[in-house]
Amino acid sequence: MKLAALETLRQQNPIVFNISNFVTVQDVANGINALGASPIMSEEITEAEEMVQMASAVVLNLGAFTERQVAQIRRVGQLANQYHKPLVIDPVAVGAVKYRKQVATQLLADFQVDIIRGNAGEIAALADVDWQAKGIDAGEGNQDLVAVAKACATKQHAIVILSGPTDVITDGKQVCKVFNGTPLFQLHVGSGDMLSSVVGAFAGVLPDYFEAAQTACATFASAGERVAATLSAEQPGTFAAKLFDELHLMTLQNLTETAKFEVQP
Ligand SMILES: Nc1ncnc2c1ncn2[C@@H]1O[C@H](COP(=O)(O)OP(=O)(O)OP(=O)(O)O)[C@@H](O)[C@H]1O
Ligand SMILES: Cc1ncsc1CCO
Ligand SMILES: [Mg+2]
Repeated sequence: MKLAALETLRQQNPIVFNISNFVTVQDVANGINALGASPIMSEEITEAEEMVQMASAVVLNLGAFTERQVAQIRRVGQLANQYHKPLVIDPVAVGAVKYRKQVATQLLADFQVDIIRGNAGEIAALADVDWQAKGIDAGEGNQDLVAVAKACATKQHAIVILSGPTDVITDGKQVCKVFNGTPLFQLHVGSGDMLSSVVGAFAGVLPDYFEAAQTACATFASAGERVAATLSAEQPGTFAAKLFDELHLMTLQNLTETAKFEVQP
C-alpha cells in the first residue's frame, strides 16, 4: 500500500474527468477537490475528446444515465482507452435493475475498464453471484465477499473494489482488505460515488492501479473514521461537512496512524 501517494496526489493535482449522476455530482466534485485533485464534469459528447485528453483519469458513474448519456459514456470509454487514461466504473444499482446490468455489462465487454468500484450487491451482480441487492444499497447475501470480489475481477478482467464495512480490493488473485470506515458513510448518499472518484484521482498519479485502488480506499475510509471519532452522536450532516474538511486536512502522518489493512499475495 502506497500511502505516500496522498502527497503525490496533492503535488500533482490530477484532473479527474467524471461522468457523474445528478444526485451526487457536487459531493463528488467537492470531495476530490478537497482531497487535492481537480474535478471536471461534462454531459456533452462534442467535448468528450478534449475532456479525456486533458484528464489524468476518467470515472464513469452509472448512477442515473439516460439513453443519450449512454452514447456519451460509450464515447468517453472508447477515448479513455485510446488515450491510455485509467478508467474507473461505478456500477450503481446494477444488482437491483436489470437494464442497468445490461448496460454496464456491455460497457465492460466493449472497453478495457481498469477498476470497478461497487458495493457487495453491485459487485455480486457483475460476478453473476446470487445476491439480494436493495436499490443503491448493498442488500443481503451469504457468499464470502472475498470470493465474490475475486469472481468479479476474473470475469470482468479488472481490479475490483468491493466496498462496505471492510473494503476488499483484488485483481482476481491478490487481495487487500481495508478495515477502516464508519457506518456514518451509509447515512450520506454518495459516499460510494465520492470513493469511486477518489480512486480515479489516485489512479491518475499511481500507474499501478491495484496500489492506487488500495490507497484510495484506505485514505477515504480513514478520513471518515477520523471524523466519526470527533462526533458525539450519529450526525449525518455534520459528518458530511467534516468529511470534506478531513479530506483536505488529513496529513500523511494522520493517514499512516489511522490506516488498518492487510495484503495477501
Ligand atoms: N458499515 C460500514 N462501516 C464502515 N465503513 C463503511 C460501512 N459501510 C460503508 N463504509 C465505507 O463507506 C464508503 C462508501 O462505500 P459504500 O459501500 O457504502 O458505497 P455505496 O454503497 O456505493 O454508497 P452510495 O450508494 O451512497 O454512493 C467506503 O469507504 C466504505 O469503506
Ligand atoms: C440515490 C441515487 N439514485 C441514483 S444515483 C444515486 C446516488 C447514489 O449513487
Ligand atoms: Mg454506490
